[in-house]
Amino acid sequence: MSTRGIRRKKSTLTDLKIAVVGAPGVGKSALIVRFLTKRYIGEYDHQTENRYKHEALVDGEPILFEILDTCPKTDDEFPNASELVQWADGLLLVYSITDRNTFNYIRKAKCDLQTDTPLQLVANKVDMVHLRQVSRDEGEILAKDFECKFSEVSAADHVDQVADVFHELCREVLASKRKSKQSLLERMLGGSRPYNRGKSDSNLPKD
Ligand SMILES: Nc1nc2c(ncn2[C@@H]2O[C@H](COP(=O)(O)OP(=O)(O)OP(=O)(O)O)[C@@H](O)[C@H]2O)c(=O)[nH]1
Repeated sequence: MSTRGIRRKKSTLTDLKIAVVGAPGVGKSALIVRFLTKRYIGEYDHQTENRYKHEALVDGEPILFEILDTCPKTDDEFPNASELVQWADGLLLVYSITDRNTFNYIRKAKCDLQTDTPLQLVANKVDMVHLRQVSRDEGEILAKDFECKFSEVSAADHVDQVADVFHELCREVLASKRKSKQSLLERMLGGSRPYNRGKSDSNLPKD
């Protein structure tokens, strides 16, 4: 029998939805395209949010990433928090080290989000260190505040580091899903008691 016709069942893929949030121009699209294609596209023109699907192995596990590239028009426009939190399994919060306003945008966005959704803080454009307005320490402190991982990257220069950001967030999401599954199981098992004939049972007609 030929194995050419055998295709991996879709159900073996783990679906993972990630929303990328950040002020205009921080490099959200550049980071996503870098992850998807390993290429850097300097000028990426789009007026609306985009969704991408991408299959990748993370620690040997096949993952189907669905990535939402949010597209705020101004520094005052924030994504719809409840829609985002409902949709996303994980959030990538991106600012640019060359623009303090974008760092403040993330603080404000996180306040609106008010969520336990796993997230990761990413400082982009680290190749432009001569234009740095936000120090690494400030990024680390904010990440501590958010209780999340932090990395400084450059969509322009880095390939592996950018992939690591998405992979790390994927690990966080999977770990959190496992944890909530486990605690649900524990609650279900903890709630089960040995069978006792209850009041309502005793009212049943006996035959
Ligand atoms: N030097 C440098 N420039 C970058 C980097 N990432 C993105 N850029 C530039 O920053 C600009 C904005 O990049 P985008 O990827 O369009 O940013 P965005 O956050 O998707 O922007 P919006 O779609 O407006 O929300 C472009 O001119 C990119 O070339 C980087 O790592 N280093």
